[in-house]
Amino acid sequence: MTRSELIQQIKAKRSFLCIGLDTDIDQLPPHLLDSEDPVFEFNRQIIAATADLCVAYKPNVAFYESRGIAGWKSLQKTWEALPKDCLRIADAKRGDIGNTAKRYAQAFFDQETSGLGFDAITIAPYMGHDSVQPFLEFEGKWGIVLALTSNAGGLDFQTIPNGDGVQLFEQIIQKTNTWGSIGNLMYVVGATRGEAFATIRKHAPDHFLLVPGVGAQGGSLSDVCKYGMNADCGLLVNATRSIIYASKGKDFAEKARQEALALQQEMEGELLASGIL
Ligand SMILES: O=c1ccn([C@@H]2O[C@H](COP(=O)(O)O)[C@@H](O)[C@H]2O)c(=O)[nH]1
Repeated sequence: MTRSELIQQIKAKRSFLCIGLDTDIDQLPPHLLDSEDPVFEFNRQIIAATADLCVAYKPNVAFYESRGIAGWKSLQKTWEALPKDCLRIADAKRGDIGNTAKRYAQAFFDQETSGLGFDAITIAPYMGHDSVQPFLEFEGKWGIVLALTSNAGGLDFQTIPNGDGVQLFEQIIQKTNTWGSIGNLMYVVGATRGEAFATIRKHAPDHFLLVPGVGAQGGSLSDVCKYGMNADCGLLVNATRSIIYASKGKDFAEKARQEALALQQEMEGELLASGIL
């Protein structure tokens, strides 16, 4: 999906919601456990109930690879079930020396060889340019580089300043945005970081930001929009547990839709207020 197609989807669906599919076999509604593939069945029903309300889905690969071959099969079937009008993000946080990174990129992007054809992948940039470039060299795909994460430990290293007072997350953006463009590179910035979005926007005014941390982690959507929204929206705000585990009963998909709808309506308000709609 190109940048302009993504913007079109945001306008058409009046939403910049990304739904996380961190489907934990131990958290599933009990009635699904008799299905042939309970994780896939759960995802299938969540996708069917929410596809008109979001512009992206983000399976976190840990919840699949931790189940071995069965988990990879659930991930592959889930990828097939994801609507093509949504950005399909593998939250895998990969990064390694060049030849290894190339294989990681193939694993998540090259449907012909791996069975997975995600549109985007999250990348840990610690190992530098040769660990990031193989993802950005894949035609038509996106790399999403961790910049300022939502978790408490994100502050252990990411805000350490260099001698000129420039924090590590700012240096990461300054450096990596010379490796890609606004058409193939995004940044992860946690919704818990509020005003720091203003600093992010100084370095990356036009890039899309993938923003986890709304919902279960307590981040504020209105602060994210106040400090982080740009003229094209420029935000994909993710919520996972607050949506997919809204109910553990037979009504789980319906309750997930209600949670997604509440976020979509808040997003529509923000898009209208900022003149994007
Ligand atoms: O800074 C980060 C980067 C990634 N994540 C991931 O996003 C989701 C958040 O799930 P919630 O249930 O909405 O908290 C999850 O997959 C994380 O691994 C993040 O939270 N923060």
